[in-house]
Amino acid sequence: MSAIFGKEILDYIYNLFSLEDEVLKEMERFGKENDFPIIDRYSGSFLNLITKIKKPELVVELGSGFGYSAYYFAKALENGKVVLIDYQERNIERARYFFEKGGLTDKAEFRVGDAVEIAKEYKDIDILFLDLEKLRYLEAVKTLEENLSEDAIIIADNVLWHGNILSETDRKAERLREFNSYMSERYRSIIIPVGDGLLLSVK
Ligand SMILES: C[S@@+](CC[C@H](N)C(=O)[O-])C[C@H]1O[C@@H](n2cnc3c(N)ncnc32)[C@H](O)[C@@H]1O
Repeated sequence: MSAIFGKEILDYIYNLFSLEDEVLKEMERFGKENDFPIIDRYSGSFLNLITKIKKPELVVELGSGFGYSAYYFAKALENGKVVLIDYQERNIERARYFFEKGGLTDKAEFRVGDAVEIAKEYKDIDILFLDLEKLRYLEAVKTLEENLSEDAIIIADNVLWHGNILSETDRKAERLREFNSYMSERYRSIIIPVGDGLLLSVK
């Protein structure tokens, strides 16, 4: 990244463009207190904006945690729904609690289990969001390609792997590089250097 993205500039753009929402703030506090990894606030605003532009009917999220990233999708949805999937029941229950608080449950479906297996049940996915185990990104996208709508968008978090994406000794970095290469060859893709690196791809 260029030097213009120092802390002060980042704080400036984060504060300028963050979505103001009390439930999101509560979720951020919960994440911090429990050391639970969630997408960065600016990435959330990005997901929200993309959803507003795309107007999807169906967003499927692999690895929803307690619903922070999914909340950004849900807030921007007009008619569609977001499917939250996590294999930890307590995460999904917490997501349900936060969505109820934000009045967004009618825009969401909550599922517990393996994200790739559950996602296979859905057809015509307009936005597929990957935030599950990093070793499975490539498998997930290959498995779900036939479930995507004609002009689907794929978004993946952590594709710069905390700045270690070029590491030769980190297995996750190596697998994420394979994923990034696949996405660059098969789709029109870009990595947006916000948060931990967000990959955006279209067919
Ligand atoms: C980084 S956290 C998700 C954070 C969430 N996307 C957010 O930004 O608010 C990753 C989550 O994925 C879940 N997870 C990882 N692999 C999974 C899988 N194969 N199936 C279902 N859930 C998975 C974990 O339980 C964890 O809650």
